[in-house]
Amino acid sequence: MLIGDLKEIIDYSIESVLPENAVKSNLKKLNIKEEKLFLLSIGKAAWRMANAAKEELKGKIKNGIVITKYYHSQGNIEDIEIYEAGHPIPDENSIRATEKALELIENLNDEYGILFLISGGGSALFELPEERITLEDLQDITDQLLRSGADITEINAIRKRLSKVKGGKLAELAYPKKIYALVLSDVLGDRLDSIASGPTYKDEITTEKVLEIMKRYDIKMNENLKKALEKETPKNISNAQHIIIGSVKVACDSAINKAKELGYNTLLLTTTLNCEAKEAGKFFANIALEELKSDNPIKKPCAIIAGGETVVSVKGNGLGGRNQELAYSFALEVEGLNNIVFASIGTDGTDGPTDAAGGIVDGNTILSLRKKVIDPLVFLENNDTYNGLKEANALLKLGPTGTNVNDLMILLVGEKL
Ligand SMILES: Nc1ncnc2c1ncn2[C@@H]1O[C@H](COP(=O)(O)OP(=O)(O)O)[C@@H](O)[C@H]1O
Ligand SMILES: O=C(O)[C@@H](CO)OP(=O)(O)O
Ligand SMILES: [Mg+2]
Repeated sequence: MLIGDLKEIIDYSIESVLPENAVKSNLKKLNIKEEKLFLLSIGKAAWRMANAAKEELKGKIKNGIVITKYYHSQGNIEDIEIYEAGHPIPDENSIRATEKALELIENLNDEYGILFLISGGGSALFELPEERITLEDLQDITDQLLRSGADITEINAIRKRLSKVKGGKLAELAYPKKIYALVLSDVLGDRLDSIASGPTYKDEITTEKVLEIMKRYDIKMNENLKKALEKETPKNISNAQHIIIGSVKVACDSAINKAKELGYNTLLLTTTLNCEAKEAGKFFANIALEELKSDNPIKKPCAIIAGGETVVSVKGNGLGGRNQELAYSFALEVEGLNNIVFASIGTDGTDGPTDAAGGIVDGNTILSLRKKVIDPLVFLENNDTYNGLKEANALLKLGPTGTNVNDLMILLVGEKL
């Protein structure tokens, strides 16, 4: 069954990007000089990454902090304080946890180095606003940016300037203590300055570019915000080293391997898909139709896979996420057809402000909505694809996975022989 195979590929791929092994093997590559370590772990994968580091380094990590998203902690870790906070928009707990981390870092003596575990989500979770900027200012700007269709590099270019800890400023605050960073990437091209807004990495985006982004996406701001945006970020950071320990490429490769094992011909389209979600859905549907008709671009049965992070210009007031919107838009194009299944999945397990990881759809998805006399287009137009997919029983729910390497799209076409 295509659908059973699809679910198996998804599970296998996510399993392959759980961070434990990657943290443990890469810890050995860090050239840690200090006898004692303070652990700071931020992002949606923070708990699992911290737990793995603690297991591996045992007593060397004396104390530390995990800052992760609500419902993403998996329990106590010895010697470590665990905080949960707001994501994708920061809240009071983001600030409280960050202040606590800075206070602990400030009190470390010279024997200590800092082990910094970074994963996506860190921008919202690890946050302290620049002078004269309020949490409300930050929440408002973040909300505008997230709905604007700007990509994460553009969004984080703004966040870096408005924060006291992003864009290399944490490294500056901790100087001369050494920072050893392991980074799980959820940014296309693995840009260290963008992942969690690069707290220990230099920011090369110019003031001119920052102001241009605000203008292009028509983001409203007050005078204090404008002043902060004009202030340069640190350009010389000499106390931090970084290793990327995983990315969506690993998830894609694993999906390809599993699909091969299940008997599919495979094609990896790209690991950097970044257009509007609904356009990507249409594009995948075009490929599916071509497959049915002509066995192109690869002979059936086939698995066509992509990774990336699409964007959504949210205009409606419904509920959804980019993966749900992508899958829904695919479903609209393949209504009534057999031998096609498709899924778009956030590897973190939560797509947009919902409890679904994405959508898993086929030719029946939209048909089943029509049977309920619902106009299927309305869900897409109102950015309400969570409810559309829910009605069609096509939501994919995984719960928080404890990892975060962006999104995965998998198309299966054709009966297996
Ligand atoms: N109703 C909606 N429909 C589609 N996408 C939405 C909706 N509401 C928010 N989004 C998108 O969800 C994104 C945030 O989702 P989230 O899963 O938290 O992102 P990430 O996994 O990158 O942290 C926003 O950038 C926004 O574009
Ligand atoms: O924290 C962030 O800045 C981004 C990118 O790393 O992650 P997410 O999209 O998961 O919020
Ligand atoms: Mg993201």
